[in-house]
Amino acid sequence: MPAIDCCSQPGLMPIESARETLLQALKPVSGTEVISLAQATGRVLAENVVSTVNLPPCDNSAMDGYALRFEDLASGLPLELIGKSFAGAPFDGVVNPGTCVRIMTGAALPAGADTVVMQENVDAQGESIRITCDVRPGDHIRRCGEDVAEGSSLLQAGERISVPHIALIAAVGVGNVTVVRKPVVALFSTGDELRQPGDALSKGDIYDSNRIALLAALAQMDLDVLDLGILPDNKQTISDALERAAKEADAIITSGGVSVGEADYTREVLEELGEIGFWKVAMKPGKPFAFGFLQGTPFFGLPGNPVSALVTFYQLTVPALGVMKGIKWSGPQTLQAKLLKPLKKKPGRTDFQRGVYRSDENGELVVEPVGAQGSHILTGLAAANCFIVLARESGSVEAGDRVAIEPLGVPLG
Ligand SMILES: Nc1nc2c(c(=O)[nH]1)N[C@H]1C(S)=C(S)[C@@H](COP(=O)(O)OP(=O)(O)OC[C@H]3O[C@@H](n4cnc5c(N)ncnc54)[C@H](O)[C@@H]3O)O[C@H]1N2
Ligand code: MOO
Repeated sequence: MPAIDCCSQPGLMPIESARETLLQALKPVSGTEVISLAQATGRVLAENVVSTVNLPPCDNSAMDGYALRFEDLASGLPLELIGKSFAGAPFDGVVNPGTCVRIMTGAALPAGADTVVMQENVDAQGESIRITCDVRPGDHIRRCGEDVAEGSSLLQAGERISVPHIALIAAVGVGNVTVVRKPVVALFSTGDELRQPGDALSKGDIYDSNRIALLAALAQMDLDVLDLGILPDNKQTISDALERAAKEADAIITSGGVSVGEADYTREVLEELGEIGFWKVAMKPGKPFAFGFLQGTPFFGLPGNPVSALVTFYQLTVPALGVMKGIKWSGPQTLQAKLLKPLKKKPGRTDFQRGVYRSDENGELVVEPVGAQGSHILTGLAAANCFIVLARESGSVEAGDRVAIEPLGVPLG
């Protein structure tokens, strides 16, 4: 029987409910824009893409060789070469009985021909050819519309555009796409102790790593950012910044000031100016995460501890921002792995411990926790390639136990 966590607080919201609340409360931003296809990776389609052409646009050759009539091969007689068909320069005539046309990969199949023979299987002598192997009717022909039929719907509104999607859309001749507008995210850090990396530190100061990491993550998510910088622990300053953020941005992310210390103002100000959706989640790290709305603008209050800030960003904020971008969240991407070292845990909060997973010599997925797991230990997070997710009511786990892992470094929502 696992020990009860005497220090856990009642009333923490399970992470599943927290996520559900966020996903229910948010909707895609309104507004669309037309952008060029090459700029569209990761963007969300606002309209279906329908093809107005066939792909391939006509029957064409899959090989460099000779286009001929299959029925001519029965006689075994040589075929007369009457022309050439290149991709971009088709043969205009007709392949009549007893004739053939030299054809290149991608070139239109000439009228009359129904089969292509690879040049490696042909004995060409001047202006006539003989076939040196078995041939089946219709060999090496790529049929008109076999990839995409004219009028068919290729992609639906709401789909996130990938590079292969772009290849497909370009192949049917569409150069621009209509996508959901990028949400603008306002971001600031709070803390009198925080300094910009590169600046000098006085006693008690630390560098603001959270905002820099979040700027990077938001850029990776292809979101526009209103960077409001580092704010001191001052209620009025925080209040002014939140008011501006609510007016100018679609979402607000802050780091720090959501716990119960005497200088923790962020959540307090949110409570005064807006409404708190929930505060405190049964997760470790990241317990003091706060979510709410400020004049209709969603607010994500990340805890200041650096690992807590990123864990709550990945676990709660990314799915929420995904919804705002127009993407349906498909649930956590988990794998099962064999734990190589024991991990201590008390029931009460879902744990996101940091680990390194790999395949062992037998091809089995194994995971080793990184050393220290404190919510201020950034080296562990930087060394990790996954979260080891231990369920809320689970106690400690032993080496050899199978655990859920969530790989890090997968594309963000
Ligand atoms: N009595 C209690 N104290 C604390 C509790 C609690 O439940 N009762 N919760 C702890 C937990 S869990 C966390 S997480 C932190 C969160 O606190 P805040 O969100 O209010 O954050 P701060 O107090 O501002 O900072 C905490 C910690 O993180 C450092 N920090 C802050 N911002 C940054 C930044 N941008 N870059 C790097 N490091 C940052 C800050 O210097 C502090 O060391 O509260 C616990 N306390
Ligand atoms: O929940 Mo806190 O985020 O452990 O440090």
